[in-house]
Amino acid sequence: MSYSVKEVFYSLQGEGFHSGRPAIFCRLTQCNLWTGREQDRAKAICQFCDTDFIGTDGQNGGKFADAAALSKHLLNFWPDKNVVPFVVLTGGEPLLQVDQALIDTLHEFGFEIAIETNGTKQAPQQIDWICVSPKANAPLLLDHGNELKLVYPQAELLPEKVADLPFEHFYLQPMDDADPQIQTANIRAAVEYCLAHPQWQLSLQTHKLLGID
Ligand SMILES: C[S@@+](CC[C@H](N)C(=O)[O-])C[C@H]1O[C@@H](n2cnc3c(N)ncnc32)[C@H](O)[C@@H]1O
Ligand SMILES: Nc1nc2[nH]cc(C(=O)O)c2c(=O)[nH]1
Ligand code: SF4
Ligand SMILES: [Mg+2]
Repeated sequence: MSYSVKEVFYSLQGEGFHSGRPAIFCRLTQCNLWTGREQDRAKAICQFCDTDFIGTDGQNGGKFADAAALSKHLLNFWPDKNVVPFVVLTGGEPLLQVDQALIDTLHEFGFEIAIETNGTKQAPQQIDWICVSPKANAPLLLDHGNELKLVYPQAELLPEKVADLPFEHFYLQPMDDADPQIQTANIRAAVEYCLAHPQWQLSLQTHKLLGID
């Protein structure tokens, strides 16, 4: 199968458990919870998305004929042959495209693989690190993994609803908002919730604070 990729870049994982870790980001095109068009945002299931995932026109993006072609492309961005390359599959919703062939081939190329998913699709086997970020009013089919990262607040998805799922780590990530007052309120609310419910840790989008990709 072929893979449509919006962009590929080398940066530090900005969020969650692996914050600060160098990684190659592979942003796959398309999502099942929003078209990605601004005019459709208000009627989308997921309305707070901060990402452009349409098309293949981003930095180092493109269409790749098979898993080997994409794996080879990704490996070009890793700077040190003596360190295991770490790739974060994201999107859009990566599980619309990521299949067993891609996971197996990335492993053959030596990658450690992480994924950022909305949890509405089952994942192939052997992904090394699964981060699920559930969305209100979307079915949660992939309800286990390494980290659960809830964007907060979502009025219709309280942390209590997902707190007992089998994940190793639980993060609240303040919802980024263009309005600085709302942004500040979201950060405060997330901090307060973590303090009152210490099962949860705060995840800040540190790449935005640093001004990097
Ligand atoms: C753009 S999504 C792509 C992966 C997948 N579709 C998902 O939702 O998990 C990457 C991460 O950014 C988070 N995110 C998206 N918009 C956000 C926002 N406005 N504020 C904070 N986190 C956001 C998502 O919840 C997810 O954890
Ligand atoms: N640096 C950096 N870290 C990230 N972690 C998750 C991201 C995403 O968009 O999925 C992301 C991203 O876009 N940039
Ligand atoms: S599910 Fe993920 S990629 Fe899709 S619209 Fe929501 S945050 Fe964006
Ligand atoms: Mg992002």
